[in-house]
Amino acid sequence: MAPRQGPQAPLEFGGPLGAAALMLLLPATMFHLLLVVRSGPARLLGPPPYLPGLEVLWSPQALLLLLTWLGLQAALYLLPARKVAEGQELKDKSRLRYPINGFQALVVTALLVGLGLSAGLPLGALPEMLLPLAFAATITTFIFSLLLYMKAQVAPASALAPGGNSGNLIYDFFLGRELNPRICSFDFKYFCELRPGLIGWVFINLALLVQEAELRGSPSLAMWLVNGFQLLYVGDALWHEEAVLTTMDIMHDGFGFMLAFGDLAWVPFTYSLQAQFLLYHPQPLGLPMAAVICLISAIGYYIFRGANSQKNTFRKNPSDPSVAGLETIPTATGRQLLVSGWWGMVRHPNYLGDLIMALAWSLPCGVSHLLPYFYVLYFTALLVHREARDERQCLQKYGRAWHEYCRRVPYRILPYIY
Ligand SMILES: NC(=O)C1=CN([C@@H]2O[C@H](COP(=O)(O)OP(=O)(O)OC[C@H]3O[C@@H](n4cnc5c(N)ncnc54)[C@H](OP(=O)(O)O)[C@@H]3O)[C@@H](O)[C@H]2O)C=CC1
Ligand SMILES: CC(C)=CCC[C@@H](C)[C@H]1CC=C2C3=C(CC[C@@]21C)[C@@]1(C)CC[C@H](O)C(C)(C)[C@@H]1CC3
Repeated sequence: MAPRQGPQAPLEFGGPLGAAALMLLLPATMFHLLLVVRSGPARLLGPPPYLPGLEVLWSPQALLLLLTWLGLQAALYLLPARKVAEGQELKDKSRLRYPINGFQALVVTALLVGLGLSAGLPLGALPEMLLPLAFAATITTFIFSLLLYMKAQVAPASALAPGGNSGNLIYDFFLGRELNPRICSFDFKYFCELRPGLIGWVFINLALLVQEAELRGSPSLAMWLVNGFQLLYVGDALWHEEAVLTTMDIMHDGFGFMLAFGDLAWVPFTYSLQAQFLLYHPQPLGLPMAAVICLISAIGYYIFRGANSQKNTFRKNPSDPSVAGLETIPTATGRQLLVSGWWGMVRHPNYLGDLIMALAWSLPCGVSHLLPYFYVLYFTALLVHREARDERQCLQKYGRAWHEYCRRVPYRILPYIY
């Protein structure tokens, strides 16, 4: 049986109680959003219009569609890749290999959906299935997380994540015990992080656009903007797929309910909230305002991409000409920390860019409702919490060098404010 982690690993997310609360709260919030977005008042903080019974939530067709989708994405993951990348060094000094073919999966899926549409595939019917699809995804992720938990029971100690092995069943089930659960070369966490949920989000958005066109003759400018911005975000993530190997999720977190539910249910069904809102609550948007929103989105993307690429290039090859001139702090681990360029502005410039983009995704929905701004509120909370987790880990890794970095770059996300 796999050993537990030592007493030195502090419990995160409020320990077992916090984990249990989140396991109830996250699915409940997702269903609340799906219900209120199609109601007349669309109030984020109001009660849902009704409490759906099992006959509304459960649909064998939805489960079949979900499993077909997962199967298709798994098959595309197994196709020959243009490149195979090596991950970060593991506890046992080995490195895992990952196929870089996520963008290819997006393009092939788009071609298949395009073919389907020309053959009469009723994509516009998908919005009506979102509730049963979300229910099927929730059940599937609970079962999947249970299987992952059981798989970790027989994993060697070196395969376990630094957190998620406290010995408390609920906490470990939520956080995830194994760092990189795999069957042969199929890596479940890497697959789920970027493929079924992110690509699913784009096609849910497209289905909402198609249904809007069917209902009102053509998609609105606001719907085009939301679809365009979010397609750019997902396309960018898949194009720079290799960069995900240096994120906290892949390097540090185990694969349990939090990430499985986050990747497969939360992302596609709540990140598409703005497009859902626009289908049920059309909003007028003039060209000048649309231009301002595009500018905000472009600024956010410029910071997000610039910061992420600068760090990834530096981590892969510090003498790359694009980063070789940047100022750095040496650390006892042999790795260096950037203190100029994007990473000299604030300690998490990539979060700042991501938050600016989040705002640009909500602005096309107008200012009459709080609901489409849910993503901005949730994402701010997520990134502030994530930033605190990352700071703890960096302090542990780099000690005095991290203190020096914090002294030289005092702001975390927003210059002169936070
Ligand atoms: N849309 C969404 O729902 C979400 C999006 N994101 C996005 O994902 C991206 C990745 O985020 P995340 O994994 O949280 O964190 P980061 O990509 O910011 O990675 C943090 C790591 O970067 C390294 N680092 C920190 N400071 C420096 C420095 N000055 N110089 C060099 N390396 C440094 C450290 O690792 P080391 O030194 O070991 O390399 C640290 O642990 C972000 O753009 C974020 O906005 C994140 C969560 C959710
Ligand atoms: C509250 C809750 C449900 C927790 C789970 C959080 C997850 C939804 C997010 C954790 C980190 C994520 C990342 C992305 C999507 C959301 C999750 C899974 C990401 C794939 C989005 C696209 C970006 O370009 C990214 C690749 C940098 C990013 C990585 C982190």
